[in-house]
Amino acid sequence: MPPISSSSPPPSVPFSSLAALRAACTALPGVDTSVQQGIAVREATLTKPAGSLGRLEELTLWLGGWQKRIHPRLEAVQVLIFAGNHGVVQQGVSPWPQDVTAQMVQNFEQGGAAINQLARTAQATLRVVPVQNLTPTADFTTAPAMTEAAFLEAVRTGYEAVPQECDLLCLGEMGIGNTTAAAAMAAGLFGGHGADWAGRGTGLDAPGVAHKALVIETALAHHAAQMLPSEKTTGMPASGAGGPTGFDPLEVARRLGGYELAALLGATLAARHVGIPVLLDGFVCTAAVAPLAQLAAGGLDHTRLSHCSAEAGHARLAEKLALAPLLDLGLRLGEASGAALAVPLLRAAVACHTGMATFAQAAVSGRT
Ligand SMILES: Cc1cc2ncn([C@H]3O[C@H](COP(=O)(O)O)[C@@H](O)[C@H]3O)c2cc1C
Ligand SMILES: O=C(O)c1cccnc1
Repeated sequence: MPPISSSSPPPSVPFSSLAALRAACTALPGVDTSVQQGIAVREATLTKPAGSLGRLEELTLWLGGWQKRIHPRLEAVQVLIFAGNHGVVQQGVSPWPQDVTAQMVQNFEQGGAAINQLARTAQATLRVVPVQNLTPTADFTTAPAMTEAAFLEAVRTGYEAVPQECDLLCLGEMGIGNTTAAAAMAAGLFGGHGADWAGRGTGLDAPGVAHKALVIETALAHHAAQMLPSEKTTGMPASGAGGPTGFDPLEVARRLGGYELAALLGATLAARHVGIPVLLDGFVCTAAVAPLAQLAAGGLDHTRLSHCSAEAGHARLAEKLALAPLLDLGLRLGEASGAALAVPLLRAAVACHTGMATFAQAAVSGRT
């Protein structure tokens, strides 16, 4: 079993209101372009035709640019799973009982889940964070999933769970019912109907998926008017927020998301502030962090999408966010499983960049 790491000292958290969180999401540090220039210069000297390592070369540039290291490294890789429960399960949107969330948290701690094996294989440390003590959110067909205070607290939990010293963060989640929350968020952020985003999750049959789509439609109808940006929710004029639907992305996350999804948003924001590259997992993880892309141009530039989930809607969501998945293995698990599986690919990219000989060192002739 991979070691369960202890928590690191939290960074100072700059948000105590939705407006303060919004400000933190919109003032984001950029990538270190001078480091990237240095990496590109070395890449061009290595004993291979220019560009022949394809996306591995881009991954090296990405890792080094955010790590601010001309020699990117992957010594400390952290898998971070947030767990939460969802009031909307009372609508019959998952074939599994809510108790499975807590039971799986125990399983993670005992080393018995898929992610324990995948994290060990990836030589990564695993930490699991139950959010809000696994208290369920409100059923979002009739009420906001979270109060403003509880939403901000969950974001803060995620923010503070990110270690200051870390070369790569792999994010994932556990929460029965959370593919419904993710699909509702996707619809709230990018438009379309419940049927466009609802998938089988943990194994719904076709009538089950149709019911899930209707539940999402009910939620969208219930919250639509209040998700429009206002001075109160955004702290700025109505024109200043919102994606294609015009809804305020943070209100979408608060009303239609969940505690572990809010924590994923907070963790991704903290990683940006500290300068840690992030591997996103599947549909749920991607939907959870999507508000960052709508709040700031390039808000997800420090992330890469590890894989394309088999969950209906993930490919579409990835396309909306212009995220190109690294793997496509038909996974539909969550738990950061895809993120952990992509770590060896990043290790390979770094090994080539740092270990290869230059043309001069190897006495290999250059192009004629
Ligand atoms: C035993 C078990 C282990 C899991 N590990 C991740 N998930 C995944 O399935 C859940 C979402 O699917 P839905 O929305 O259909 O409930 C999340 O907990 C997710 O991480 C699991 C689900 C189960 C049952
Ligand atoms: O892609 C995901 O995130 C996913 C898919 C199915 C079940 N849980 C999570």
